[in-house]
Amino acid sequence: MVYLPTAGMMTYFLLYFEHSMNDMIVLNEVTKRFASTPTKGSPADTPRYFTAVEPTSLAIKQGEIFGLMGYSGAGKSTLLRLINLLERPNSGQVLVDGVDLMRLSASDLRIARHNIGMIFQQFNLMSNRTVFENVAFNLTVSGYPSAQIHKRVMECLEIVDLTDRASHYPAQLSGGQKQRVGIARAIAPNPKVLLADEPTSALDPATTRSLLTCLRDINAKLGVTIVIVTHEMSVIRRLCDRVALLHKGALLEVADIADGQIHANTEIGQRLIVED
Ligand SMILES: Nc1ncnc2c1ncn2[C@@H]1O[C@H](COP(=O)(O)OP(=O)(O)OP(=O)(O)O)[C@@H](O)[C@H]1O
Repeated sequence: MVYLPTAGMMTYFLLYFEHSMNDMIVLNEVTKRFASTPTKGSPADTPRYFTAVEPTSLAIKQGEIFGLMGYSGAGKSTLLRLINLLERPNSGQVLVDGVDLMRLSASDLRIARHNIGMIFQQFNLMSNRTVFENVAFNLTVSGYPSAQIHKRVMECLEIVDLTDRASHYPAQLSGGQKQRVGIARAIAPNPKVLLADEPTSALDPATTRSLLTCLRDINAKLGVTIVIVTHEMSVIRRLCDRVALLHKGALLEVADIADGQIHANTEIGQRLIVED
């Protein structure tokens, strides 16, 4: 008897086997729509939804530093936030470290998120807590054994070179130091993935360079997979192994970076690189 796979089985193969075993993050045909608010006088047939992320598939390797790049409004931050389900996709599949996040219950998703740290453009530190307490808080909420929290906080502050600032408050720190606290807080629970949303946009060029060195060290020493959104081409060139070029919600291409040069094939991709 000749064995023929059914359409359903083919879909299964495409979803589960088109990426390799060492992929840390896999997005399969994810989409994101937002409700659009009609303005006064807009035609009755104005679409009620705005698509911020068109169907997008992407595989990011374990240990890779991967950039998301595009003009303003391209959908970079939304795509990043789909990876930890801060934005829930309208359709598609999100796998992180082999776990299908969309299938998890709310409590299991909370646990899975301990594996995905995040840093933000405006640092998002708690202003009424010290540097030590900011990092410790993330360990406490992630269920880290309380007897080991002090040691782990100091280890992480050591990694970002801030042990001498442990008892300072955020207001007493420079922008670069605040972002280092953000990094220490994010890596404290030993995540396998670090998502970075415009982490250097608020920093001057020299501070940006030292922060990129810090991120590269963390990637090399801890093997953390990093996904970074930035509009700064120099950040992509210095830091990333590959970059996804996005335009109006669509993935144009994934470009390789070799010797600090981005190799784009699409017309818009090449324009993006040149115009920066
Ligand atoms: N919560 C939301 N509700 C409605 N629209 C949204 C929401 N979040 C994002 N958008 C829209 O989705 C599109 C993509 O936004 P997103 O922030 O992902 O783009 P971006 O490429 O990161 O842009 P930028 O570089 O300006 O930050 C934009 O048009 C934005 O206005």
